Amino acid sequence: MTQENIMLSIKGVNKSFGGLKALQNVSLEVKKDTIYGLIGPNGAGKTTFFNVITGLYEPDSGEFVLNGAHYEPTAVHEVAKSGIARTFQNIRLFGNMTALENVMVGRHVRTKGGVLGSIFGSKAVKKEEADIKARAMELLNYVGIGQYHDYVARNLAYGLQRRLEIARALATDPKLLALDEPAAGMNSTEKLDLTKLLRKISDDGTTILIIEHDVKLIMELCDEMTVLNYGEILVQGKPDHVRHDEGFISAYLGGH
Ligand SMILES: Nc1ncnc2c1ncn2[C@@H]1O[C@H](COP(=O)(O)OP(=O)(O)OP(=O)(O)O)[C@@H](O)[C@H]1O
Repeated sequence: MTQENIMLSIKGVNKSFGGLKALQNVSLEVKKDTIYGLIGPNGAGKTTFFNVITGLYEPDSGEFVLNGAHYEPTAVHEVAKSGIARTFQNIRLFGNMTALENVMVGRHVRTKGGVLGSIFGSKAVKKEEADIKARAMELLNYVGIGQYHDYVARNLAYGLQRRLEIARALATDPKLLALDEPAAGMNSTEKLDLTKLLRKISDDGTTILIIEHDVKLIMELCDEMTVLNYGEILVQGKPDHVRHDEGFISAYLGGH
């Protein structure tokens, strides 16, 4: 495997909260245009890992490379600029804004004029604004919720809000899309639809890293995965390898 095929390479991440070692020497490599899963029992360190790689928590140590370039996860906006977009376990939309406006805000992150420019704007900025709107509409259609573009976000059904979050993250044209429990609270039909959407996104050239509690979904969806347990890597590899790992079977599934 050459470095050109790797989208995300994380080495030796450690993170403690006081005396609690939430992450111990966690390393993983995500290949380009693949879907990579992160699972583990409650408290295993999944969210901490996501928060570290996306700049929310400062790691005690670790090396971070995205698409061949080192990045320092010192702040959320720096990480976003490097090319990682994320969604959150608890949906974080602008509830009073429409679906379209939510995606437009995501898009503003990567345009010259910015939000203020669009309010006090010149002709060029107005043109940019029209482009942003068109692209936002395209993304809503892409995730399958174009017909709800003028709905206020908080009035959308839960599964649709999750799709909207994905559209907003995609609006930054990320290299890597990091999804924190995107299937939480979904029924089996919604989960199946979500699986199809995530496959489409990775087939279209955006690499995905996903945390999920639903082991079956991860096993079916992901090309490779890491199982964390008490902040350490229990097993890593393709789902078929993980499925047959004794440590995984006893330490993870054994408790269910
Ligand atoms: N900000 C924090 N301060 C102190 N301890 C924390 C903090 N965040 C996480 N922890 C601790 O770190 C450990 C790992 O938690 P984390 O939330 O990363 O696990 P998780 O695998 O995401 O769990 P879940 O599946 O329940 O979301 C837990 O023991 C948790 O209590």
